[in-house]
Amino acid sequence: MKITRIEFGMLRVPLKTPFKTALRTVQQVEDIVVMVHTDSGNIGYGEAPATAVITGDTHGSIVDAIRHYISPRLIGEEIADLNRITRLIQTAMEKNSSAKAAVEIAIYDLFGQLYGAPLYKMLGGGDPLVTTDITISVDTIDKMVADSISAVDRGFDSLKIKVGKDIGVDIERVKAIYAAVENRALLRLDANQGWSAKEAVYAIRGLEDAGVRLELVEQPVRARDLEGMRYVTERVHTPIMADESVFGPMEVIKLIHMRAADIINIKLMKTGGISNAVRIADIAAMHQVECMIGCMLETSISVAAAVHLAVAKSDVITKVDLDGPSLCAYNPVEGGVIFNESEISITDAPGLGIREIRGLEPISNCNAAA
Ligand SMILES: C[C@H](N)C(=O)N[C@@H](CCC(=O)O)C(=O)O
Ligand SMILES: [Mg+2]
Repeated sequence: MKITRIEFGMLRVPLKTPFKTALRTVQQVEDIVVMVHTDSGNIGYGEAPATAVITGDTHGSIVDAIRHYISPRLIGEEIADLNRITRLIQTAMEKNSSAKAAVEIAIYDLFGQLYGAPLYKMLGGGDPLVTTDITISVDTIDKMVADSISAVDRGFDSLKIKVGKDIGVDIERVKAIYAAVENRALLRLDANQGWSAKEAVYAIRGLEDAGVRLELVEQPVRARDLEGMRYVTERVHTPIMADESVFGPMEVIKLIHMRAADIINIKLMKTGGISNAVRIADIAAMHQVECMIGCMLETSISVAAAVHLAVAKSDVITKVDLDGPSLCAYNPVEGGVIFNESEISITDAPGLGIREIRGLEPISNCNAAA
């Protein structure tokens, strides 16, 4: 099975409600879909969101990176040579992790199709079922409490509460949600870099002292402030998780050696796809550091790949934040992984199992460079 061409589309899916974090507010998913064609007629699917505030990637940069740097290296390559192809992708250029991720995901999809096995089996196997949390966007206290109760009523037993907007209100937000959901759900906080190190310690200790039990706090301080991450990690009982601070394996090694966080959030859009995500999971396992698998605003194309990885690496990926598809107003994908509120399950279909993507627009209709 040889790669013949790589095609793009733009996928726009409205969100059920606006997604609000300390970094941005988003109304709809707008992702680049990548289709890798082969001489056997098989197509591999991948997806990349333009999360410029986190990865630096835009629609234009994703399309340009694939069109001018990654794609020319891959035409004619044999899908069976997976490691060679992932090296070609990762060394095509610096950064551009979302573009690399979209192409790698499509290649791994084809690798599974080539051998007639679902991707998680190609990655080592596992129990094909995971449970995700759901994000509660940062908003007024009343709205966040109402959203939290609604999520718990729909069966989510883990809530990812977005904070990082205003330290005083953040503390009240979390106390109110904790009281409202009582023991029905675990609370994870994500400040998306919104606090200073001292503010983070003040907020987390304040919540601890008030008897609010938190499962973890994600990325309390600026991405580059590893000293700040260590400062917070050393001073609170609640586990601290690094998200925007770590993209690839080398950053994970540094973070672990610095003891700058207790947990690592692996996202395919930061790692540049599955090959580096596997490396990070292995490094973390060697150091007995737990991981979460996370996503950006992605649909069930790229999130499916994250689900397969989570299943295969469940020894170290113990927490799942793959709620992208649950936040979407509808699922544009036919086939693939099955998302049913908090429960995500994998069928026996080869690769990612995607049969069709509805509503793909030609790329010329987006702002991406032609
Ligand atoms: C969607 C997921 N639950 C999430 O919160 N992901 C990111 C933010 C993604 C974005 O801004 O698009 C995170 O910070 O963990
Ligand atoms: Mg985060």
